[in-house]
Amino acid sequence: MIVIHSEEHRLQAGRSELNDGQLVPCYEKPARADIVRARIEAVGIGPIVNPTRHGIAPLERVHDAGYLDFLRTAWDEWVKEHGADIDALPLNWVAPGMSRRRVPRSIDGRLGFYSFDAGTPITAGTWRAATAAADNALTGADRLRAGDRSAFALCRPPGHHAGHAFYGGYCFLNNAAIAAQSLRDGGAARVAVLDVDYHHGNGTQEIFWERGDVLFVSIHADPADEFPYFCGHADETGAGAGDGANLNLTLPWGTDWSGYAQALAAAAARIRDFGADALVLSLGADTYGGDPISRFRLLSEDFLRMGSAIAGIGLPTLFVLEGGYAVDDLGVNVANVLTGFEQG
Ligand SMILES: NCCCNCCCCCS
Ligand SMILES: [Zn+2]
Repeated sequence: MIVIHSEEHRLQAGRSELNDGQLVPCYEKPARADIVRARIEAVGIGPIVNPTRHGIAPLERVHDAGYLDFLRTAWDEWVKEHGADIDALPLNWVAPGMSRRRVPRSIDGRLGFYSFDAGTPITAGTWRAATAAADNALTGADRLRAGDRSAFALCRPPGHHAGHAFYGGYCFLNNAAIAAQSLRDGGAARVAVLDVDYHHGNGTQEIFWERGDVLFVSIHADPADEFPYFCGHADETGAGAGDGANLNLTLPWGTDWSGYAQALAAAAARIRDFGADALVLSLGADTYGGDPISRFRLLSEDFLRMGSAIAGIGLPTLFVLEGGYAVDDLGVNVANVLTGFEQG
C-alpha cells in the first residue's frame, strides 16, 4: 500500500485552542504525523511518497471559491490587524436572528463567518499545510484511478469537519471529500465515504448532503453529548437527490469493540447495497480508549479488526487520516488498521 505524506504538514503548528473554557496547547499537532510516519516505516506498510501538486481546481470542486480566497489570505489580513505573534482565532459567530447574507470586511468578522469553533487556529503556514494535505488525498485518489487496490493519505491537518464554506474541528479543507470528488471526476460512478473518526464528519455530510452519487456513512459518538453537537443524528438521511445517501450511526460514550463492530457491520452492509465503485475511508483513531478528548474504549488490537472489516467491504480503498490525539499510540493504532486491511 503506497503512503502519501508531505513534510509541509509541519507548517500547521497552532499555539493554542479554546477547550473547556481555557486556551490549551493544540491537540492537533505535528507530532501526530511524525509518529504515524515512523510506525508506517517500522512496520513496512509501503513506500512513502510526496504528493503531486494539484493546484486549486480540485479544491473548487468541493469548496466555495470565496471561502478558499478567505483561507488563502486570512493570515495576512490577521497580521495587519493583530500582528504575527498570536494565532488567528474567531471571537463570535452567527446566532439565530443574525444572518450570513453579507461577508464582513473585518478579519475578526470573517473568521467567525467561516468557522464553527475556536479550536482551529489559523497560522502563517495553515494554507500551505492544508493544501499539501489535500494534495496527499488527491495523489491517493490518483493511485486508485490508476488501479491500485488501496492507498493511505497521511493527512494533517485533518478535513472531515470542514464543509463547503466553513472550517472547524482542526479542519480547513475536506481531504476525504476532495478525494471522493476526484474519484467521481475520474470515472467512478458511485463513491462511498466511510468515516470511522470518533466525531461526526459534519463537513463531509454537508458537502454531499444533496448528492446521490456519493454515499456518506459515519460512525460516531452521539452528538447529543459530543462535538460537533449540532448534527450527526440518525434521522439525518440526506435531501433531494441525496435523500437516503447519508447514514449516521451514533454510539454512546463508553462504547467498546463489541458495540463498535455492530455499527461497522451495518455500515459495511449499507455500502455494499449502494454499489460503490470505490471507498474513501476517513480514518480517525480517536475512538481509542486512551484518547484524551474522546470517550470510546477501543483497544489497539481492535484497530486490526477494524481494518479487516473494511477489507471485507471489498472495494478499492483510499484511507485518509483524520483525528486521533493519543499521540504516543497513534502510530500503532493507525498502522493496525492498515495492517488489518492488508491481511484482509
Ligand atoms: N470538549 C470538546 C472539545 C472538542 N474540540 C474539537 C474536537 C475536534 C476533533 C476533530 S477529529
Ligand atoms: Zn475526531
